[in-house]
Amino acid sequence: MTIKDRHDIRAAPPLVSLNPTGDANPDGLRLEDPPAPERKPESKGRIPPSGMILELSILSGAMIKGKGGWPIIRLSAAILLILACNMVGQVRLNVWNGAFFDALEHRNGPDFITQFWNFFLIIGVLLSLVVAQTWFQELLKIRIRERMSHILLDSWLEPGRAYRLGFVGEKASAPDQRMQEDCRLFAEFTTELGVGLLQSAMLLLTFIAVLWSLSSYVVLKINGEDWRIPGYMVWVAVAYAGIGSTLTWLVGRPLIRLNTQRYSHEAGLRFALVRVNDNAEGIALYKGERDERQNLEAMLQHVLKATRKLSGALARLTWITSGYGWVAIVVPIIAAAPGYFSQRLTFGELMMVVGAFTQVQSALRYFVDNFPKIADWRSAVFRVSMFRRAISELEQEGAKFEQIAVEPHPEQKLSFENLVISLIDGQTVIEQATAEVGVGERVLITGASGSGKSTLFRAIAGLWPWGRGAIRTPPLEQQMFMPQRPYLPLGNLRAAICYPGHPSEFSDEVIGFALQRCGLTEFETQLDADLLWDKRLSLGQQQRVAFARLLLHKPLWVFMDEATSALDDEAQSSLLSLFENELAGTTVLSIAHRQGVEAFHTRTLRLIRTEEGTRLFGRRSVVKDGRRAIVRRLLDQLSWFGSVQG
Ligand SMILES: Nc1ncnc2c1ncn2[C@@H]1O[C@H](COP(=O)(O)OP(=O)(O)OP(=O)(O)O)[C@@H](O)[C@H]1O
Repeated sequence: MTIKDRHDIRAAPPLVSLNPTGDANPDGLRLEDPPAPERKPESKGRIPPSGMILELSILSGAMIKGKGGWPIIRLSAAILLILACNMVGQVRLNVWNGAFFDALEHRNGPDFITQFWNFFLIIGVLLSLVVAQTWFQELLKIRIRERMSHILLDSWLEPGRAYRLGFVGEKASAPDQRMQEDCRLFAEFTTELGVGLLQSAMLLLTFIAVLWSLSSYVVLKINGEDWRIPGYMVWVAVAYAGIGSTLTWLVGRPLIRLNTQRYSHEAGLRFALVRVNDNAEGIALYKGERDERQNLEAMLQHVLKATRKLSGALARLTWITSGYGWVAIVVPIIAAAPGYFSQRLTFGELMMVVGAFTQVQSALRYFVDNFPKIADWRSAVFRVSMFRRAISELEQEGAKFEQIAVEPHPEQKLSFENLVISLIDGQTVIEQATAEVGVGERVLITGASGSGKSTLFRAIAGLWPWGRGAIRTPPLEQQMFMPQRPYLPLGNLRAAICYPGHPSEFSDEVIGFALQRCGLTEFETQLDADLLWDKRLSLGQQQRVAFARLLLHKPLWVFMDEATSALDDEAQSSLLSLFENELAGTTVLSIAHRQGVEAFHTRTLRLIRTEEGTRLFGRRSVVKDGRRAIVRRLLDQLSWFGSVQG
């Protein structure tokens, strides 16, 4: 279908004004101020343990739901099987311990040789199991990260949501960090800690029985009497692990809060660095490097202060974790020594007791060993789940307050019906707007700076929900929005010009024509160059790219917000004349301040501040030449002035 074909199918543009009075609010009614939305207090940066379990179950449920969850379930099952086989191997190794040291104690050469070969057989099997476990564990980390990233990306990039999340505050800040670093940490720590916990639980169940039965050989002599305490060595292990865990909790508790603080400061620093880089030109022109250096220094100091506090807390915790490990070497020997010295335990059996104690105690020590990691993991879970929560709260908040209804227009036109636009805090920006734009019209919206033109533009696009009334729009696939600074995706110029379509959809010939028509001929040979085009092209050239896109996509409705602000008069006229030639019949709604723009429009709507707030006023103004335009505008202004005064 050619440009002409697409535009011929539409009806001739009806030049209609809003209503007979030209006033957007014929009844003279003033709508009540919308209620100020309730603001939730900012999060204090902590989730209680019960909340943590809930968050984790929600995240886990989301991860294993549907087809995408199967690889995670399969890998988890494989790891579980390997762990079970590993337990059997560990028990076998413990039994070998007894036989080997007994052979040594009895100086039994042939038995020693047999046990020597048995050892290699057992560790051969155990080694293979550990390698397989490591491999599956790494795969599981990748799968969890992939799944979690997909979940967050999908909900973040729902139409308009990433933009609106910018209003939520701290909870949804630094989405880059949440979807990159926090997702990675979440995947890695969840896998490592989860598998570790499972392994510890299995070790505990397996060796507690072994240790319990071996405990019957340990007889204590108290006041000359023999005392046999059932499961004596198990109780020693439990008591020892209990002391270690309590001390670890007391000393290491601040780590959770300190980790969260550190991540938050790191994110702030990274965001500030990226911002400085993005605005390097503006900063250089203002010679603002010294100021920026000071700001960055302050942020760096926050990071370093938080890291220093964290290092101190970690060092204090090392007293407990390392000391606990060293003392654990002698605790089982000392505890079981009475059995050995009373000759109820052989040396081999003593070694079996030590081995089983070490396993039980290391299983119970899971918490001590992993405390810093658990603190890190909690921070990552906290940040990921906060982000998910912020997204769902955005929807719920939206449902609580009256919103602008953006609905399809039954006749595929554009209309504002008793539209009131507010800020998120309830302050009204546009008090009243009622207007209709018919197919084929070219309507200009003007108004003083800050009167709400761009906010209206966002509301039409469905990005600005705060307010009430209705905006009825033509079909989404017929619309194209052109902000002042067009978005240029990463990649080559071809992709930037074809955006949001794929380059394969357009022939070189069509792209070449669009470039020539929009004054970008010099770039025809660089279509496939992979550069940072938003830095390489001037703003005026970027605006030309946005017009070239129009020639490729031929939308039936075009919405422009200062889309020609960086162009010279000649270029602006040449590009706006597209709507009278190649794109004739396209309906245009544009916001502009620039001289000369009005001549390309068939009607003007004005946002005017009145005593009752900013309102939208409309007049039909078909302007053919400069002189008529000036006369018309003077007359228009006089009559509006009169109506406002009246
Ligand atoms: N994200 C935001 N948060 C809070 N207030 C906002 C936000 N965006 C706009 N506003 C406020 O809404 C009002 C209207 O802003 P808007 O950008 O729509 O004005 P405008 O008419 O397009 O101005 P200009 O002609 O200068 O571009 C202003 O008072 C502005 O401060």
